[in-house]
Amino acid sequence: MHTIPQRQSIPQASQAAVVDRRIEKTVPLVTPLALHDELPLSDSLARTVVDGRQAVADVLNGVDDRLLVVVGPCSVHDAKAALEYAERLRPVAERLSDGLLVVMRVYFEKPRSTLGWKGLINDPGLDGSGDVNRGLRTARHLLLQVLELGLPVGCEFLDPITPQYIADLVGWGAIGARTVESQVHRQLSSGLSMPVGMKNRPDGSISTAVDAIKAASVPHVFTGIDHDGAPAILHTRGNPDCHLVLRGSDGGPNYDAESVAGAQELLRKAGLAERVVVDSSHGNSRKDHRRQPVVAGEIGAQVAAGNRAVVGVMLESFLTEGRQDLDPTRELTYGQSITDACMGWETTEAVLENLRDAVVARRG
Ligand SMILES: O=C[C@H](O)[C@H](O)COP(=O)(O)O
Ligand SMILES: C=C(OP(=O)(O)O)C(=O)O
Repeated sequence: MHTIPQRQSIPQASQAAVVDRRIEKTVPLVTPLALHDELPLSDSLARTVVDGRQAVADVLNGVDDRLLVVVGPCSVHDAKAALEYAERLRPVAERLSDGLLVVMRVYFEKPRSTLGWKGLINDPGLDGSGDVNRGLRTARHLLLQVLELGLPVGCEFLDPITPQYIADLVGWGAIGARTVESQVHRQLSSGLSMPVGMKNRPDGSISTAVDAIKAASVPHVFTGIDHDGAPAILHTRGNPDCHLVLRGSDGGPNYDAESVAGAQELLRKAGLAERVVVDSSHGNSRKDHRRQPVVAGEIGAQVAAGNRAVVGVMLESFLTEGRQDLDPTRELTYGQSITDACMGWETTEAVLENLRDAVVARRG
C-alpha cells in the first residue's frame, strides 16, 4: 500500500478535510516501459501485428474482398482457456483464409451497464481485489502467446491509460456501445495505431458512432501518460481506419438488410466510407447465444447476395457454450464465459464455414 503524499500547497491542517476524501488507498502501477521490457515484442511478432493491421485495413478499404471476422470469448477470465481457444482457432483461420480474415477477440476490459466484473486487467483474481499490475501482465503475456500462433488480436479499449501497456500487440480495436459518445474515447482512437470499430449506442443510435468515426479521424491533443508512465500531452495524427459496428440495441436488432442500408446512408451523408462490421451478438442476438448462428446466417446471406458494404462480422464464442455466473462458492466451468453467453466451439466452426461460403458466393 502506498501512502498518499502530503500536498505542499494546502496547509497541513486542512488537507485531511479536502484531499482524496473518497480514495481508500493508492497502489503504484507498473510503468508501460517496465512491462514492455519484461514481456517484449520480438521483431517477428511485430511483423505479425503490422501485417494483421494492414490486412484489416485492406478488407475495410475493399482492397481485399474477404470478410473480417472478429471471433472469440466475450471476455477472457482464464488465460489458459483463452489460449486453448486460440490453438483451436488457428488452423480453422488458416483453412478458411481464402474467404475470411480471422482476428481473435481477446477482450480484457468490460464496460458494465451498472455493476459487475470489469475484466481481467481490472480484476484478474475475479474477487474484487483489483490487482491491476497482475492483470496487465497476464493480458500482455496472453496477447504475445496468441500472436505467437500467428493470429491477429482484437481488444476493446475502455480505460484511457491501459493502451500504453498492450496496444502495440493489437491488430483491431473496438470502442464499445457505452463509450462511443465519450470524447475521451474518440481522442484515444485518433491516436491508436490500428483500425478501430465504433459500436452503435445501446439505445440504437448509429449517428453517435458515425460522429465518433469522424471525430477520431482527425488529430487531437489531450492528456495521458507516456511510455515511462509520466503525465504527458499527447498530440495524435488522426485515425483513418475507424469504421461502424452494428450491434443492435435494447430495442431490437440492426443486422437486417434495411438497417444496413440505413447505416450506409448515414455514413454516405457524413462523407465516410460505406463499410460496416455487423456484430451477431449483443442487441442483435438479444444476448441469446443460440441466436448468433441465425444472425450470422442472415449476414452471410446479405454477403452472398452481393452486399459489399458488409466488410466484417463479430462473433462471441468460447470453448463451452452459454455463460455462467461468477460465484465464489463453486468452481467455474472451464472455457465458459462469465460475461455474455457465447456460442460453443462446434457451432462456431460451422458458422465460420458458412461465412466463408458466403464470400465465395459473393465473388461468384
Ligand atoms: O459484452 C459484454 C456486456 O454486454 C457488456 O459488458 C455489458 O454487460 P452488462 O450489461 O451485463 O453490464
Ligand atoms: C461490450 C461489448 O459490446 P457492446 O459495447 O456492443 O455492448 C463487447 O463487445 O464486449
